[in-house]
Amino acid sequence: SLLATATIHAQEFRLQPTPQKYISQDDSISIPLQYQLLSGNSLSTGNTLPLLRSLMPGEAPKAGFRIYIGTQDDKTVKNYRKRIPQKPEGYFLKIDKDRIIIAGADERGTYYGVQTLAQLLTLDKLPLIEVSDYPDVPYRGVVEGFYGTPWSQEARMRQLEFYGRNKMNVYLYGPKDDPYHSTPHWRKPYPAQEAEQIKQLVDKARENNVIFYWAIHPGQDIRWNEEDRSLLLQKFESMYQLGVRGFAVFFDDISGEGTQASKQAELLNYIDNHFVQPKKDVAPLVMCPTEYNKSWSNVKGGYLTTLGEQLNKDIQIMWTGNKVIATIDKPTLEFINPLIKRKAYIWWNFPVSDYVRDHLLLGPVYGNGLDVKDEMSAFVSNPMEHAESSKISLYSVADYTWNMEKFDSNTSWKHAIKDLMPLHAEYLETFAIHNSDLGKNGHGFRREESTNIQPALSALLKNYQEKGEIDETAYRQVAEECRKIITSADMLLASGNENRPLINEISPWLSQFKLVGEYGKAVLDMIRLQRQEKAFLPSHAHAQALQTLMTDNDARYPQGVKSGSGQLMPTFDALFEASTQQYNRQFHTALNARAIYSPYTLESNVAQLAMLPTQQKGKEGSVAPSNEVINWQADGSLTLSMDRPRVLASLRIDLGAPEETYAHFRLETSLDGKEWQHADLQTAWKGHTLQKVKVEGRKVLKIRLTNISGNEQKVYFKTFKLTEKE
Ligand SMILES: CCCCCN1[C@H](CC(=O)NC)[C@H](O)[C@H](O)[C@H]1CO
Repeated sequence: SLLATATIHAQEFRLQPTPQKYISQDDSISIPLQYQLLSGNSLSTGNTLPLLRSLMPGEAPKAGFRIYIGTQDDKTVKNYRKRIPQKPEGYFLKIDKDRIIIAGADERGTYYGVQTLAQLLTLDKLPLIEVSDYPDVPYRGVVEGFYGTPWSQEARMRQLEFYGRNKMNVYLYGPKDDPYHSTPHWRKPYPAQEAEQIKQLVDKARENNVIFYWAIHPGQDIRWNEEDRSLLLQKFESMYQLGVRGFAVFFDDISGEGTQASKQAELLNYIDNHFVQPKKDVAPLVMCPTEYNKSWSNVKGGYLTTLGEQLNKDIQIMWTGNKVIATIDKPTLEFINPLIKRKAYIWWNFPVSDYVRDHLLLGPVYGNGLDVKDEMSAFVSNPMEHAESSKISLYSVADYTWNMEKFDSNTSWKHAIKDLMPLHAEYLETFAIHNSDLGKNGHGFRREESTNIQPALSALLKNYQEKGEIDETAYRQVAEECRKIITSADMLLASGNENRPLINEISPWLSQFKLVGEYGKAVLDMIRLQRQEKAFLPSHAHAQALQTLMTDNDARYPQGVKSGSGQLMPTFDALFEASTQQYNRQFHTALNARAIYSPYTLESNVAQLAMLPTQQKGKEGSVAPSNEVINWQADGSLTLSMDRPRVLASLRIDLGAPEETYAHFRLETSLDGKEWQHADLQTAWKGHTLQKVKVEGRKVLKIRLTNISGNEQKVYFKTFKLTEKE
């Protein structure tokens, strides 16, 4: 299918990532079936020659065609030495009538030259070109650092091959929910089976010229003493024995003793001086600070400046940007680099979706500055728990970090999709363009969605809502898009083995996506038939049936499965409501005119709470948890309102804080929004922070939580969940 790829897309062929410079003559040669290999000694170990031989098996000592390969110290390429870009991982590749030259600034550069040749070999003929290439950002890749189900062994093996092909050179292993990475077992060596798997990954990484970093996350319960320090070093030593040659220490998302900058710096310098430096073959140490984004940093408190001053200069410091989830621009780096006295090692929290697990994030990578290549030491992406689906973004991260100024997010996005499913690219593109926004979330981070059809959606809705008229052009475009949606879902579900791992990941969303398409068609029928008393009814009934099917979530995903939630669903719901209301007025009926609704709405003057979505599951109503520390200003309040008075069975509130914090808050309920009754926020269990509030049997319309302490309170917002009486 590689050749098929080339044939189908030969006219759109592009090298990935875009090389810094290449010149092609209007000529090409057929792929040499035999060649004489002249390779430098520096390549006798490593995986560059094995890769070349796997791509071009016709090595023969007497052949006329020659391949010269080596790094700049090798005499096999001495005549081309001055053509090699003098940059780490740079390479010069030349394809001539009777020879190919691959000359690297270093071993990895030579390897990347072969990876570029690999892409050219997918064409029918080899173009005569010269490529001079090198990466803009020194370290480029992925940090598996998300909450949720860690990637499987198979998924990681596929990832490492993907990184080799796309010239990404780091993978940091740090899945938050791996108990041997974090509390409680970070002090213990891996059991035999897991150890063997790590060893396999390390070998696979080396094969693909990726530095495998193993990260430890000790901060939640580390004690600043000799014993824990030596246990940590022993753990690192056990990982070194498995072949690991890159190490990281993450201090993110912790509280308590472990957050002290000077202690963190002392430990990291000790590791650097007594482990990393003496080993000589270990990559520079990487650390993730506790204050890892600007919105959480307290510059006056000195945490970041302490790290900047005290940490050995070669230790890399990670940074997610101005917020936990943020795009990276020049001001972002101009803020952090001076504080930490080095170039930030960017941890980009995208396409991670562990805070919006009902969504897939398959849209273009956009919003990062194109003028920041010299301000960062690394750019690694924290992806979704869906490994294959994350490759749409990762492909573009590879593109962006290798050649930043030439990066074009939309072109890169289209090629990422072709790379994942060349034979079903148009269907995957339809799916991806409508599954890219996150929906309302605690970080307030959003993405564009359905950009191709968005103008038609808003024209159709505007004309219908304001004038009760149908914009025929928009109607036709939306109808056509619904047809494409339905077809794409079926084509992808039936796509067989082209990319089975991807389809396995996205199938719940594909089923939902098809329902969205069907719902769109039913709603289009409704506005077409709105004036026909009889004909309207079956379409209204069908639309309601589809709404029900869309809320019956896939059992595998208790948190729900959302598709087209950014533009398609809000438009279709609004058209459903408007046409049904219009019909009810005209025919004096009382058909249900509410689309999928949550009986609960949230109002708050606390900025970080105001954007949280509400959820309803059966008798349970909740405000979605936030992933951030909430700065709850004095007298700030949150009010949860119902669509009608409901009798409560219980209310649970968890601010992730010690008991005394709850004394700073007042809880009230009301039946009419005017009279308010107090409710005690007493602690249900001793020492347990979860609050079970005694509101048994109380009939309420609104529930309000107010900070009455007179000062700002910093709390987590972990649980705000009510259950109604049956
Ligand atoms: C309570 C605060 C939640 C922060 C969420 N971050 C985490 C830590 C982080 O970003 N470290 C740099 C995980 O990595 C996660 O994947 C990511 C986004 O949800």
